[in-house]
Amino acid sequence: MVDGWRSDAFYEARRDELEKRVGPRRFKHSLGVSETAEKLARVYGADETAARVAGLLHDWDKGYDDPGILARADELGMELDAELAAMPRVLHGLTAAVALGRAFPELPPEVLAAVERHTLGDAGMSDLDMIVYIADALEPGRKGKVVEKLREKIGEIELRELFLEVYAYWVQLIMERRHPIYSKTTEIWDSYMPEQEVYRAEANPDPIPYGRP
Ligand SMILES: Nc1ncnc2c1ncn2[C@@H]1O[C@H](COP(=O)(O)OP(=O)(O)O)[C@@H](O)[C@H]1O
Repeated sequence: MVDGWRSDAFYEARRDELEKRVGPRRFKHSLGVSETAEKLARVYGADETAARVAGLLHDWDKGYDDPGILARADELGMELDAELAAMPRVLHGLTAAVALGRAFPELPPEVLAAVERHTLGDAGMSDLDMIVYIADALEPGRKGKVVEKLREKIGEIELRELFLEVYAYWVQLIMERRHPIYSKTTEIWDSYMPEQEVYRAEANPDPIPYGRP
C-alpha cells in the first residue's frame, strides 16, 4: 500500500480541504490542472503523482483577497520586496509553497517548488515546474484558439519548447489586459534563450556606411 503524500488518501483529503478554501470555479480549475499535469508527466516521462499533487495544490492560497494574501505572507514570516508587495495577485503560489511545506512536511521540495513557480515561472525550472505551469494554462477549463493550438502541441514538441510557448502566450495576455509585468520576467525569459552572438559590424572604410546622401 502506498502511504504518505503519494497515497490516494492524501490526495482525497487535500482535495476536500481545497474545496472549502476556494470557490467552485477555482476548485474545478484545480482538478483540471491536476489531471492535465498528470497527463503531461506521463507524456514527458516525469513523476505522475508529483505532478497530480502539485497541480491539485497550486492554487491552495488563491481564496485570499489582496489584503488577505499580504496578511498571509506576513503571518508566514515572508519578506516581500516592494515590487511583490505591490502585486498581491502573483503571491498565492509563493505563500502556498511555504504554508503547505509547514502543514504537510512530508511533501517533497520538488512539489513545493512547482507550486511556488506556477505563476511567475523562474530560471532553471525543473520538468515538474514546467508541467504545472503549462497545465495551469492548458487545463480543459481554459478556452480559446491559442489554447487549443498549444494543447495540440502536447507530446509533439519538447517540454521546454512547450513551456516557452505557454510563457510567451501568458506574458502577451498580461500586456493585452494592461496589467503590470513582473520586472524579472525578461530575465527569466532570457535565461532560456541560447546565448546570442553579439553583432559586430565589420570595420568599414567608409565612415558613412549607408552611402552619402
Ligand atoms: N510575469 C507576470 N507578471 C505579472 N503578472 C503575472 C505574471 N504572470 C502571471 N501574472 C498574473 O498573476 C495572476 C495569477 O496567475 P496564475 O497564478 O498563473 O493563475 P491562476 O492562479 O489563476 O491559475 C494573474 O492575474 C496573471 O495575469
